[in-house]
Amino acid sequence: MYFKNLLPAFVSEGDDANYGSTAVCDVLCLQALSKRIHYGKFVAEAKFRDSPALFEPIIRGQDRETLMRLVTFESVEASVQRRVEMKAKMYGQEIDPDGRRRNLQYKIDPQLVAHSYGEWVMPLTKRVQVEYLLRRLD
Ligand SMILES: O=C(O)C(=O)C[C@]1(C(=O)O)C=C[C@@H](O)C=C1
Repeated sequence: MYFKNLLPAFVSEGDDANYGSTAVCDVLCLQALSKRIHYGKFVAEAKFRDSPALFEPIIRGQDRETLMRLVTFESVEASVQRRVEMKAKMYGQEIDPDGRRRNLQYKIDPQLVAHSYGEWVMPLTKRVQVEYLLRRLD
């Protein structure tokens, strides 16, 4: 997913020969993504503790589809995407030493960042939640 889908969307084609620092940045990105996605375990645990009676029969039935429905909140996902876009705009600006914006170009396309959350980061977070819940009563 990272090399096939995410990376090609964010980088321009070509070879700048910065293989070492590129590899370091890839590792940092992958670690950040992994941490974010695996926080799903804590979110899933909170959801379970909030309504154990609702989750227990579904977990016993190993019903992935219903679990996926229960961990999904579309309005929250929409607001996460809006927030991510705002943050990418704020942190992706080029500013001069006086704090003025240097140009209207962002370091990375904010909409693309928000889109990748909708397409990859949140779906994978939910997959982690479902996998966690399926084993919650073991
Ligand atoms: O906020 C939640 O309830 C979450 O489970 C987190 C999260 C996310 O990855 O940001 C995942 C699933 C929900 O549909 C909404 C948001």
